[in-house]
Amino acid sequence: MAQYEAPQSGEKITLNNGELQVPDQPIIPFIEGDGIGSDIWAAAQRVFDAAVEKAYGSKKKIEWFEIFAGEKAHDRFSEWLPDATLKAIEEYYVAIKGPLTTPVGGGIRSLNVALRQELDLFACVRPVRYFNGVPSPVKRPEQVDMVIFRENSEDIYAGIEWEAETEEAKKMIRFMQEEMGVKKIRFPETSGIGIKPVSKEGTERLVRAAIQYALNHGRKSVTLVHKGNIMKYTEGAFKAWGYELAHKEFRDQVFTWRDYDEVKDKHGVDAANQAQSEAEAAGKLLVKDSIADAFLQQILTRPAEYDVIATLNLNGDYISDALAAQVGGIGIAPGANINFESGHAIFEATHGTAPKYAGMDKVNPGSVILSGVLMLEHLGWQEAADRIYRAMDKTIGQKTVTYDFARLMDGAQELKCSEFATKLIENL
Ligand SMILES: NC(=O)C1=CN([C@@H]2O[C@H](COP(=O)(O)OP(=O)(O)OC[C@H]3O[C@@H](n4cnc5c(N)ncnc54)[C@H](OP(=O)(O)O)[C@@H]3O)[C@@H](O)[C@H]2O)C=CC1
Ligand SMILES: O=C(O)CCC(=O)C(=O)O
Ligand SMILES: [Mg+2]
Repeated sequence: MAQYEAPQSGEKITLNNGELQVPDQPIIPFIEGDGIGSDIWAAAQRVFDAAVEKAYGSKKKIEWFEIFAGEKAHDRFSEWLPDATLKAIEEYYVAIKGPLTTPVGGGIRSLNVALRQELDLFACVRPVRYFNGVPSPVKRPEQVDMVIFRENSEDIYAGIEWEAETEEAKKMIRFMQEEMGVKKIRFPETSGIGIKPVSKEGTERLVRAAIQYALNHGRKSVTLVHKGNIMKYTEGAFKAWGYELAHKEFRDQVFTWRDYDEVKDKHGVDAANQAQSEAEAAGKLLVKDSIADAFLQQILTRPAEYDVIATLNLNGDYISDALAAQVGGIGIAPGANINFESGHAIFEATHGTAPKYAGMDKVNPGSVILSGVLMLEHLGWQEAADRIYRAMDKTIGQKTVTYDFARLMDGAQELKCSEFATKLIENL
């Protein structure tokens, strides 16, 4: 059974009245990750340490504490996700991780999803912004400045599903047909079955976090993205509960499209623009909604109209990678999994283990580095965070980049993953 030795020096982060108390030498657990995990983690850790030293001299320092999940855990302890890993994150509050492999179609369930569910890290927060000079497939990538709040604890990711032709799948199908009057399973003999739970509490805590974030950061709007026309009692309920929550808890600070519905006949097709200007005139946050398919085309054609996005788990997964592509790809897309009530958080890149590049010292460490920047901001270490942001801007501006950007940029110098980190450190 896995048991870990915490570092001898450093102190624990604690929680007091809902506020994180961060010592000058916090112990921070990290999971290196599978595939490209070891390449990007080695690069990122050097950047974090250098930025903290540059910002605070010897006054502050992170004491790193390696904990295990995925292949490294399996090799050492014959467990994919040891209890000791979950306990360490619970005890130390803030952790950072590399990507972990999930087999497709069978085998173990996602360890990434398991970490989020076990620790109830209900919001996956993924900011998407543009860095000058990054090659992008769209004309105006600088108009993309969004923060995705992806629900992280329910939806189809709950993992409630049964493989086609098993006893369990047959039993579920029989139950639905005989007791629930379901007639629309097209090929019942060979259907696999999956269940999509979406709750009022789950929706409320996610939408609350998104609205609170938007208000605290002076953002213009929160868009509830859903496919509620088709999945009425899950995605449709998400939209309805989201608006209800906005009205119930933020009445004086928001203007919603639901308010506007009442007077919409007056403005016809201009209803949405009218709502936006009314919200702006009243100095309020606009809460609106969009159906997921239309939303995916509008973020390409009219990205400036979207700001904070609150959405369910699967939509959020797709939207994260699509938006990341607009600003240069998942090589620089950061993320954080947070429980805003318990204070627990795991920071991680949006991308996966990119197995074909594992061990080649080739990929962009930008995503995990920017995830670390979110972590430094979460700790209140803004100076160190700002230094890394500025260094990222400068390094990309100098056209010294990893393969993913170099292949799309004229006149760029291609650096290895470790060399990119070294360049960032020079530019801190
Ligand atoms: N949170 C997590 O830990 C996640 C884990 N996964 C897991 O990762 C595994 C692989 O998934 P896959 O679908 O291939 O997705 P990946 O995100 O791992 O890779 C897809 C492609 O994205 C590009 N890419 C990914 N990371 C980087 C990087 N750091 N720098 C530059 N480019 C990058 C590469 O593009 P190109 O080929 O164009 O160079 C790569 O081939 C699966 O087991 C999946 O379940 C997936 C997502 C998240
Ligand atoms: O857990 C996985 O393997 C995939 C997770 C994922 O795609 C994500 O976190 O965005
Ligand atoms: Mg994903």
